[in-house]
Amino acid sequence: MAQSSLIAILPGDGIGPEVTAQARRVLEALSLGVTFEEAPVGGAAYHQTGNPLPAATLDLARRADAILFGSVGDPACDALDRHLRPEQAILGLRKELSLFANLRPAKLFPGLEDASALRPEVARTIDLLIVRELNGDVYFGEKGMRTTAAGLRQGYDLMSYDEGEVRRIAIAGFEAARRRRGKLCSVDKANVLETSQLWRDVVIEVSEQYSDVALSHMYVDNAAMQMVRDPGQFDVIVTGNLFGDILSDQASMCVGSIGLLPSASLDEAGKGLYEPIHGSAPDIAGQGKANPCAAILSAALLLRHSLGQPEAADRIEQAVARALAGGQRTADLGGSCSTEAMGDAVLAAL
Ligand SMILES: NC(=O)C1=CN([C@@H]2O[C@H](COP(=O)(O)OP(=O)(O)OC[C@H]3O[C@@H](n4cnc5c(N)ncnc54)[C@H](O)[C@@H]3O)[C@@H](O)[C@H]2O)C=CC1
Ligand SMILES: CC(C)CC(=O)C(=O)O
Ligand SMILES: [Mg+2]
Repeated sequence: MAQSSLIAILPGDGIGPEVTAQARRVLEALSLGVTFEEAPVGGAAYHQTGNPLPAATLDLARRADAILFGSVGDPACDALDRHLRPEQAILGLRKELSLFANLRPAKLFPGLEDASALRPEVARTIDLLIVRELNGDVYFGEKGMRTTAAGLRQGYDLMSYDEGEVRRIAIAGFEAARRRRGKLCSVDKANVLETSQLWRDVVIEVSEQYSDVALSHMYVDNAAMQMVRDPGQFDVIVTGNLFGDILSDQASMCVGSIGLLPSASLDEAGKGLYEPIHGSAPDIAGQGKANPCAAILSAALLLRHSLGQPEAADRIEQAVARALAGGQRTADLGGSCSTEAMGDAVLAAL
C-alpha cells in the first residue's frame, strides 16, 4: 500500500489554533487517507520550550509532505529579544525550508459585495494573485540598534536582493501569469531604491523568455492606490517581501475581510507551507469569533500544490463559496456565525 501523505499542523498562537482546527475538520471530512501530526510553534512553543521554533517542530516540518500553519504572535512576547519572538518561527520556517514564493490569491466571492470596502461594481472585478518574494528584503537583512555620532538611538534593517533571488521569483510570477490571464505587473520602488532598480532590470531580462505574458511595472505607492481605484486591472502582481506583505492585507479588504485570504509558500520543488495571510489577532483570540475561511482555503491550496489533489481542492473552494452565498458569515463579514459554526457550514456544503 502506498504510504499516506503526512500533513504537519502548526497551529501557533491566538486565533491560529481556532482556525486550523476548522481546516483540519474539512481535510478529515474528505477522507483522503492523509496523516496529521501537530507541533507547537511561535509563542506557544516559546512558553513550552523557550524556543519559538523548536528542533522537533522544524524536524516535523521537514519530514511532512506539506505544512498547514495557523498564525504566530503573542503580545506577552513583544518585549523579548527579537530572536525569541513568535514571529521568528514563521520567518525561520520560510528561510530554513527555502519557501521563497508566496502565492496570495484574492477574488470576490459572489454575495460578498456588501462586505468589501469598495463599491460593489468595483469589488466584482477583483480576481488577482500576488506573488510575493519570501526569503529576502528587509525581513532578512542585517538589522540592529546603534547609537549615532550625535548620541541618538538608531534602528536599521538592510534592504537587499541579489539577482538570483529576483530571477527565481520573477519566473514564479511569469509562470503564474501564463496559467492565468497572461498579465504580470511587477511592483517596485525603482524611482528611489537601488534594490528595486535591480529588481526591475532582472524582471525585464526574465521577460525575454515570456513573450506571451504582458509585463508592466508600477511603483508601490501607485499600486496601493490602483488596488482600490481599479483592482480589476491586475492579474498577477510580482513584488518583494515587504511590499507584498502590505499590498496583500490591503487586497483582503477589497474582497471583504482579512479572514478570507489564504496563501501558499513554495520552494523550488513544490513543497509548501500553507497559512492564512492574517496574524494571531489577539483582539479576538479565544472568543470563537475568527473567520476560518482563510485557513480552510489554505488547506485547499495545500491539496492543489503539494498533494496533487486538484479536485479535492476545488471541492473545498466551492464549499466555502456555497456557505458564504448561503449567508453564513462570521462577524468580520457582518454575520453572527462562530468560528465553529462557519466550519460546520463549509462541511455541510462539501
Ligand atoms: N504569518 C503570521 O503568523 C503573522 C503573524 N502576525 C502577528 O500577529 C499578531 C497580530 O498582528 P496584527 O497586526 O493585529 O494583524 P492580524 O492579522 O492578526 O489582525 C489584524 C486585524 O484583523 C482581524 N483579523 C485577523 N484575522 C482575522 C480572522 N480570521 N477573522 C476575523 N478577523 C480577523 C483582527 O481581529 C485584527 O483586528 C502580531 O503579533 C503579528 O506579528 C501578523 C501577520 C502574519
Ligand atoms: C513575519 C510575519 C509577521 C509577516 C507577515 O505579516 C506576513 O507574512 O503576512
Ligand atoms: Mg502580513
